[in-house]
Amino acid sequence: MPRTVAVVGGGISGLAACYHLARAPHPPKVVLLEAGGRLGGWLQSTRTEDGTVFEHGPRGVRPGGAAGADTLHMVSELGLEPLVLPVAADHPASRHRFLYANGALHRMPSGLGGLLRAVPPFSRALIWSAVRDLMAPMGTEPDESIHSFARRRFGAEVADVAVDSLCRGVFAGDCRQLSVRSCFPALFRAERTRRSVLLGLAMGEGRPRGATSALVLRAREERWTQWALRGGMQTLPEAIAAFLRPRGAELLCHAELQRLRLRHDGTWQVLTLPDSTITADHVISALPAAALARALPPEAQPLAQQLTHIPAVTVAVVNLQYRGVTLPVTGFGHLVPSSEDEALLGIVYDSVAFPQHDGSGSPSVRLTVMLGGSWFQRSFGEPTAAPPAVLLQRAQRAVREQLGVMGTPVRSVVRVQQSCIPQYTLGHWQRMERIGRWVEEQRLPLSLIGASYSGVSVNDCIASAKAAVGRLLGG
Ligand SMILES: Cc1cc2nc3c(=O)[nH]c(=O)nc-3n(C[C@H](O)[C@H](O)[C@H](O)COP(=O)(O)OP(=O)(O)OC[C@H]3O[C@@H](n4cnc5c(N)ncnc54)[C@H](O)[C@@H]3O)c2cc1C
Ligand SMILES: C=Cc1c2[nH]c(c1C)Cc1[nH]c(c(CCC(=O)O)c1C)Cc1[nH]c(c(C)c1CCC(=O)O)Cc1[nH]c(c(C)c1C=C)C2
Repeated sequence: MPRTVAVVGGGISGLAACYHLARAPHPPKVVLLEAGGRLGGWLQSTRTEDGTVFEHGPRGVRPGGAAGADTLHMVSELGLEPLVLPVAADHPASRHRFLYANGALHRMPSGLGGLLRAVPPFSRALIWSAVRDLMAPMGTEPDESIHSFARRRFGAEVADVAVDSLCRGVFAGDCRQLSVRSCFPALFRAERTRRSVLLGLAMGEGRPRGATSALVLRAREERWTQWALRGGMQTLPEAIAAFLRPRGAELLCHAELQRLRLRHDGTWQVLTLPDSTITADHVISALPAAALARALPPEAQPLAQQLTHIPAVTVAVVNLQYRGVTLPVTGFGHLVPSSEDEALLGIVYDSVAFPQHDGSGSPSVRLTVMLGGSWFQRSFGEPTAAPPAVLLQRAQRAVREQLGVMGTPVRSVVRVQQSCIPQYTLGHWQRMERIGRWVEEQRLPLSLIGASYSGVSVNDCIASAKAAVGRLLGG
């Protein structure tokens, strides 16, 4: 049992690790080191004086699956239940998602009717893609790009338009480079176990359902598809920090990990900027893979080498608030396939899912335009030098052209979120295996958690933290 655990990285993964360490029957001393001046990582919300909330990172969390249930359980243990803003399955934000293709908005087909008819932008009824999936032979490669997998199972149009857009709306990434095995493991397993993706998904995997608490049961009964928190997603890291401080955890901001040194007695010397050293029996890294690679000692170069092969893309997040306008459609938002416009990933209609965050005063519409991702550099140049005014104009133009919203926003915020979404490219599973094997063989007192490894969603990050603490403390 380690006496001192240093957790590096104060995003949701690092905070969740501290939370689970602090709740152990015999908790170790916990020191969290965060480079920036605030905790929460990509969970960033701007709150204005009139109650408007703008999200610059995640805006909704899924309640489903074991990880979704565990997150909700933590939310209720933190006393946040009164602040939860649920979105039920029959809400327009759950039922309607759109694609902007061939210069027009199209509702993504849903239900049997949507499958049987040819619905633009698709030239054929999607039922033919489903039939193809039932007939197509099983893949044999250990990994495949998401595009190649989707093309093989569902046909070129589904791959080029629907799946291309989906990958932009989750990973801000290019489905021709991303790995199906690592990005959508359930789809990969469904094909391998049932020979058909749709059949495999329909039959389910009989996986564990996670924690049960009143909030989890409520989410199931009320059929939530996502939830957020009053005051924005940043409320979650703030609540975890408030839980940790009275329990003696040291939460240090402006403490950037510079170098890890393994001492002869098997403990770590953790060197931070500006100029401080702590000793820890175990380090939990909740850093982006590249940041950890830079801090590892020379003898851990084989590990650093693997970590540098996990890239991340930059997304410009442009929040806009308009007054006196109406949207032409109601739903979660729309995605734009790369063939239509590489630079413009999609637009979230924030006011539809969470009108509670529109603020007081005359009715307003909040939108978030997401730009760049895998195509950032090609479209806008170096992320550090991309002028906010150019990004704002590009976002406003998209709102005018794609939604017909003509006015000038009353508020706007532009954030260039550098290297914010890790990309699990082809062969990611092998890199993960090599990393795991090396850490085990060397008996390094090091755990790797966070979005760089096995899932980018908030739920995945929290689940990776819980699992690592369980392994460390023998839970
Ligand atoms: C625009 C956007 C939209 C998203 N939308 C959703 C969504 O709708 N739903 C969803 O579930 N997920 C969403 N996500 C994904 C999810 O928010 C992230 O994957 C998750 O927050 C990552 O958390 P993390 O703690 O692993 O990493 P991070 O948030 O990156 O935290 C890492 C922390 O480490 C710190 N750090 C870096 N280097 C050092 C160092 N050397 N020393 C000390 N500290 C260091 C950083 O400052 C940061 O605070 C979205 C992400 C983005 C960017
Ligand atoms: C337009 C770009 C983006 C939008 N959201 C994100 C980007 C890059 C980031 C993002 N969105 C989701 C996740 C978490 C993944 C998860 O497993 O939960 C991340 C990192 C959720 C999500 N968003 C969309 C889908 C299909 C999902 C997966 C979960 C779910 O089905 O709810 C689609 C989508 N994202 C955006 C829009 C406008 C959109 C659809 C209209 C914005």
